[in-house]
Amino acid sequence: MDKHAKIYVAGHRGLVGSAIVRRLEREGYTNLVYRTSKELDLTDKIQVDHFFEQQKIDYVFLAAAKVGGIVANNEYPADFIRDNLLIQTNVIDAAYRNNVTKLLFLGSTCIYPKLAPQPLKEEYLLTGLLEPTNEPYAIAKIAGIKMCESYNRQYGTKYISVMPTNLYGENDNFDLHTSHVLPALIRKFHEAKENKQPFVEVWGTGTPKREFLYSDDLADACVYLMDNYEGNEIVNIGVGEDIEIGQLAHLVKETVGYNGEIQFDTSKPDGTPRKLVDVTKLNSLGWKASTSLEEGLKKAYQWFLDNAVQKVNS
Ligand SMILES: NC(=O)C1=CN([C@@H]2O[C@H](COP(=O)(O)OP(=O)(O)OC[C@H]3O[C@@H](n4cnc5c(N)ncnc54)[C@H](OP(=O)(O)O)[C@@H]3O)[C@@H](O)[C@H]2O)C=CC1
Ligand SMILES: C[C@H]1O[C@H](OP(=O)(O)OP(=O)(O)OC[C@H]2O[C@@H](n3cnc4c(=O)[nH]c(N)nc43)[C@H](O)[C@@H]2O)[C@@H](O)[C@@H](O)C1=O
Repeated sequence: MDKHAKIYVAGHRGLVGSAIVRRLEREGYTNLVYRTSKELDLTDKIQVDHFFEQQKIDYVFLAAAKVGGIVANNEYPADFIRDNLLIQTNVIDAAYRNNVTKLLFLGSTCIYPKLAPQPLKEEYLLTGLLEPTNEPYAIAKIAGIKMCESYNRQYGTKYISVMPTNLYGENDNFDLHTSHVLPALIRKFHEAKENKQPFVEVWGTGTPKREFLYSDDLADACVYLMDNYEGNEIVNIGVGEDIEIGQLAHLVKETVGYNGEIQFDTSKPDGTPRKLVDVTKLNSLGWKASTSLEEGLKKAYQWFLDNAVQKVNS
């Protein structure tokens, strides 16, 4: 991308979008444009078309979405499928109608079948039933993948779709009901330590396995792929190793310095047993993750202490 190209980061305040903005600014891209959801509701086609007509955008990082953990997905299926279909459909179509040079769509590893062989290869998409707890969201993401591919085939656009594994880092969501596991455990262990609680409750059995990629690494991969990848095939983005939720809980416990017990609430869903991504294609394109879980966890906890503690307590 030319350093003066106009780059729109949709979802710039989120975990992923804010990391992409930091990465682009660090690399000297000066012509960034972004809007909050209050300024520009991407579920509203009229607002989106007007924005794209006005702005003459060259590149789009589509990191705006309705996002949440396993319980949020399970409780608000209509919100997850509707908002994500609307956001991605409006942005991808407006990008085409306004001659955007290239667009990167963020999918998720939840698009793969619940019981697909591990590690997950890109070709496993649509080869089996999805995990029920997040099927509506996954269907929306699969529709986004197919929309990018279809516009490329029919209109000759250059829209790429990337499938990140579970992410964490700065500007994460620490709400205990709607967040993902890693930020939730950071907050739970921190508050248990501060309030001298005897135990911390971890959802599910603790036996599922998850892979965790630090958000700054993901942002680096997205900028790298925007410059170095074209094609209709999806690209997994991950670290290539995973951890049991129970072990993750012990790692967060140590990082936070909490000395109480861990209890498992098996009334909460486990979700898919494992979703480790195969990163062969990503590595062959020339990119590898660099932040270890231990290192990333320390950074995420420090960010939480410096930025999120007062907010979540208010
Ligand atoms: N977090 C994770 O573990 C993973 C995330 N992903 C994908 O990465 C992308 C970003 O996720 P993440 O950064 O975690 O999500 P966040 O919830 O942190 O950020 C989502 C962003 O989307 C914006 N947004 C939501 N609804 C609208 C709307 N109607 N109009 C305009 N903007 C809207 C929000 O803007 P505002 O703040 O202004 O309201 C927010 O900044 C998503 O596509 C997600 O599916 C993929 C794999 C894992
Ligand atoms: C990124 C990915 O994220 C989601 O899928 P998920 O990975 O299953 O989501 P999760 O991070 O919420 O849970 C992972 C595991 O962790 C366990 N768990 C323990 N204790 C807590 C806890 O306190 N909170 C949460 N949220 N989970 C907990 C939880 O029971 C589960 O076994 C979907 O959005 C999906 O669509 C998607 O794309």
